[in-house]
Parts: sequence; structure tokens; C-alpha cells
Amino acid sequence: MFAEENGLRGDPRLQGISDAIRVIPHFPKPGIMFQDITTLLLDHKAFKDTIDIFVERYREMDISVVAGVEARGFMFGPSIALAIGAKFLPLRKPGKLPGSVISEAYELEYGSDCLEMHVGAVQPGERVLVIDDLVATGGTLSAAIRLLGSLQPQREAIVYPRRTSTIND
Ligand SMILES: O=P(O)(O)OC[C@H]1O[C@H](OP(=O)(O)OP(=O)(O)O)[C@H](O)[C@@H]1O
Ligand SMILES: Nc1ncnc2[nH]cnc12
Repeated sequence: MFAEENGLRGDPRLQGISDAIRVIPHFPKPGIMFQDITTLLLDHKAFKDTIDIFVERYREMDISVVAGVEARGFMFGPSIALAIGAKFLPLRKPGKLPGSVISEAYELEYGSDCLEMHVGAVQPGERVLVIDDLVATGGTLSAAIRLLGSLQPQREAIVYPRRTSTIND
């Protein structure tokens, strides 16, 4: 899906990235096919290829903010932000940020959670790129969109290296 949408079909880097993500069935509960990106982080070529693909796609798009979703968006977002000349904005789980925050609750494949960001971290009209490691139900990224949308940024895109499937797919 990401490949087709971004003209990457046939890019030889994609297979290496996919192969570097370990899949662990029934974690953290029965029926979940857990996509473990820690193995990708241990593979220098696959990790670099992942960052490079996003940098190539977004470097000329006048993005001023890369927003990473805690925790795994923090593993990809800062490298992308530095390479494209943007700021990094952490979207954090509840109770972690010391300043005034705005919050957005959401449902997960195995639970519920909430994202927070500091008031004033994004100015109206800024172009924001939201980064996470994967989409399962889409609840987390939807919450990130609602959170940032309340600030009226000019959103550019949402990117992630992996979409999940369940055991029964
Ligand atoms: O599409 P969704 O159904 O919303 O699921 C995807 C989200 O779930 C995982 O994070 P998790 O909340 O498990 O937190 P973690 O990064 O701290 O492990 C993953 O890193 C995404 O953020
Ligand atoms: N299947 C999955 N693998 C890894 N992280 C997840 N977060 C939500 N669903 C997930």
C-alpha cells in the first residue's frame, strides 16, 4: 500500500525492510501477529533504507514539523526530522509532558490509550509529517490527526513502514 502510493513498487529496498521485521504470533495476546521492528533497528541496512525512503519522499515538501508517536514513532521520527530540516515533536502517552497539554483518547487492537502534546508546539499553517512504526486499527494515527488537526496545521502526510494483519486474515 505504502509502496504503490509513493511510487516505490519494485524498489529493491522494500523486501529487505519487510524481511527485517520479525513477526511473533500471539503476542501480546492470542490472535495478534506482532510486528517486531526491533529486529529492523538491529539491521543497519534495513534501518537506513527505511529512513532514506521517507527522507527521499518528504525532503522537498516544506515540512517544518515531524511528529512521532510514542514510543515507536520516536525510533524513526528524529532521524527523518534531522535529515529533512524539520523540528521533532513528540506525541506522548498521558502524564509524561510537564507543560500545558492537549489530549486525544483512542482505542487500540488490545486496549485504549491517549496521546498528548504541548500547547503551542505547532503553529497554525505549519506542515506536519506524522511518523509511527505501523498501522493496525488506525486508532493511534486517527488520534494523532485529531490532536494536530485541532491546531489547524497544514498536514502533509502520515507515514509508517508497516501495516498489520491478524492471524485470521
Ligand atoms: O493502528 P493501531 O491499532 O492504533 O495500532 C498501532 C499502534 O500500536 C503500537 O503502539 P502501542 O500503543 O502498542 O505503544 P508502544 O509504541 O509504546 O509499544 C504501534 O507502535 C502504533 O503506535
Ligand atoms: N500487530 C501489531 N504488531 C506490533 N505492534 C502493534 N500495535 C498494535 N498492533 C500491533
